[in-house]
Amino acid sequence: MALTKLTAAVNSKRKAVEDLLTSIKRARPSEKFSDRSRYKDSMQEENNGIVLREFYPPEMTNERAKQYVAGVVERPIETLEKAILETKEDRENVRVRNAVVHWFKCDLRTRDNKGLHLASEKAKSEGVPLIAMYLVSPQDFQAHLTSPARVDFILRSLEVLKADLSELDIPLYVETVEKRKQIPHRIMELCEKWGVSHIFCNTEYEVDELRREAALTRNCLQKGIAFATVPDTCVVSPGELSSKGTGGQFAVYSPWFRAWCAYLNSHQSDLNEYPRPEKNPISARECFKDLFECLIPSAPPNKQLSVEEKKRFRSMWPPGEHEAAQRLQKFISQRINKYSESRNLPAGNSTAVISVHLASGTLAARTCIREARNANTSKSMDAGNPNIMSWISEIAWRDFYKHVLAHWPYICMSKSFKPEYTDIHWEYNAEHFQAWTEGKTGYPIVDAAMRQLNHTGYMHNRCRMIVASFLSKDLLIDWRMGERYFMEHLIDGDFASNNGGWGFSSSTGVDPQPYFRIFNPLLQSEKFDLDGAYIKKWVPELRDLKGGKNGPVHDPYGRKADNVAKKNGYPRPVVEHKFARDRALARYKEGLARATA
Ligand SMILES: Cc1cc2nc3c(=O)[nH]c(=O)nc-3n(C[C@H](O)[C@H](O)[C@H](O)COP(=O)(O)OP(=O)(O)OC[C@H]3O[C@@H](n4cnc5c(N)ncnc54)[C@H](O)[C@@H]3O)c2cc1C
Repeated sequence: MALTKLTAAVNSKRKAVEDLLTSIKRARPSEKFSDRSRYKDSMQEENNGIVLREFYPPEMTNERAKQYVAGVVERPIETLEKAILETKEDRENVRVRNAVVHWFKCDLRTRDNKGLHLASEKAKSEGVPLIAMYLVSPQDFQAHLTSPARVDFILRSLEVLKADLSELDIPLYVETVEKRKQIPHRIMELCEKWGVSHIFCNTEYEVDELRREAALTRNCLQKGIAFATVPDTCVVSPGELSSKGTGGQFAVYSPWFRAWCAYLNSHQSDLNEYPRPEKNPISARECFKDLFECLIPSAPPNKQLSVEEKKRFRSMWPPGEHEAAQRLQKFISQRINKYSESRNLPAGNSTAVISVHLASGTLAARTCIREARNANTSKSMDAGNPNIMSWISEIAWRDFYKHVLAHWPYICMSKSFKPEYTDIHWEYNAEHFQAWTEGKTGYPIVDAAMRQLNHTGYMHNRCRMIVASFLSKDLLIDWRMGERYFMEHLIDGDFASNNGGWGFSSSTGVDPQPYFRIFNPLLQSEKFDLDGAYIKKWVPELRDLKGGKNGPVHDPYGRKADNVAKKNGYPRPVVEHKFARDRALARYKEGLARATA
């Protein structure tokens, strides 16, 4: 990439960061809450854009978080389970009327989609048509910090979905609902208008979504509509596995993964593919003519890409389930056998790069595991080809983090999984944060990774860990600012995995690396990008420097390449690692002592 192009891209990113910082400053100040004892003083968090007060209450106290753990406060997943159980009989007695709806959310595919399959079966059993629906919610995009690249990917995937459904004579109705709170009301209104008696959807595990679906389950019934939300996004759904020792929920990955493998080894049929929906009766085209004519809207004003960005993201990330299936097949047939040895090398094309499809649901995690199992020499999840086992265990991390989200819901409310790490005194250094976002920290591996994110909407997993550790420990900046920046820029942004990854790297999350384990960016760089190919690709200022052990590309100012770095405008390190390491150790220790005093 030419230096000028990169400078232009960086300038445009700088503007985006400036806008972000301005919007953060404009965030509403603390409001009075009726029960203030539930909330801690979170002015610092609010001023730094961590607690989004436009949508959510202030950060809760540690005591309140512990009440969730102790089961004193009902978890949203329990609220939903109760609603499902208590309405089961009445919902089963609802008679089918004119049509059945499948409500698409993060499951934009026709293949191997449980909710869609059940909706199709219901429609077929009564000889009525199936209607597919997707509601665009600009406020949800805002509250969930969905990146413009991801919104664009979703809208493009909807075009593919619409074409696929149309071949089955199924209309895809898409509508923009401006206020997120209006969604349930609008769903019921549409169902009444279309004479729909049954709605199906797949469950999402974020707090607002679980509460909304619990309310929909009950409220739809009042209107004579049976609302069914079913587990589909995970291979093994949250709640299926509980710790044999305590009967409680797993808070550590390894024993959870053993239970996950054992469960799937003995429930192989859970990996069976759900068939695509049946064709609608041809009369559906006449009855629901308007719905077939419905267009996919363009991105809402708060999530627009520039013309150049649109072109770039479109060429890098083709949308839809067919592309996802091809990517998966190619990875399994050509690259999975080298996964263990090469998965940590960011310069190589060694991982599947399917997270964008899993996040938008153009691919099911179940499909990935089934195809990997079929390519393995053993049908067990924890036996056979070590490369395939290793890849399966990565998909399991995705499940694990959704399990954590469902059972420790306060992580969705800006609270760290380990509340005892809430009282660390962070540096809210705006200059350092900006340098990190722009890839100008003076640490080449960190800068390469951040520029990859800014340019492509994606970052290699090893680099996500390096930059997250660098922000939270070397810069000692509140990890939640990095979590937010990631969500706002990743094309594969997924709350549970992103929060889990940030919690791991900042040592505040579930099963994290201990706080005293601090990545040395230089050693990471030499270990995982030895010849500097990744750095040279994304930091062209350093492309003429030598890689290898002790090579200046990893540390130009520390390894006598000042002249080249300076001439090309590459910055000096914003902090010294040794100083930063000692500072982080002291601050984490003090914070922990404060919280546990
Ligand atoms: C700080 C941080 C933030 C992250 N944010 C996200 C995010 O917003 N969305 C997201 O999908 N992943 C996130 N991850 C996990 C991981 O980096 C990506 O899933 C992975 O890089 C995607 O590339 P891939 O599809 O080639 O993965 P592969 O290595 O081919 O793995 C296959 C799939 O397994 C899952 N997976 C792999 N590693 C992890 C992991 N560590 N945690 C959870 N799932 C995993 C993903 O769904 C991935 O697509 C984050 C990790 C960190 C450390």
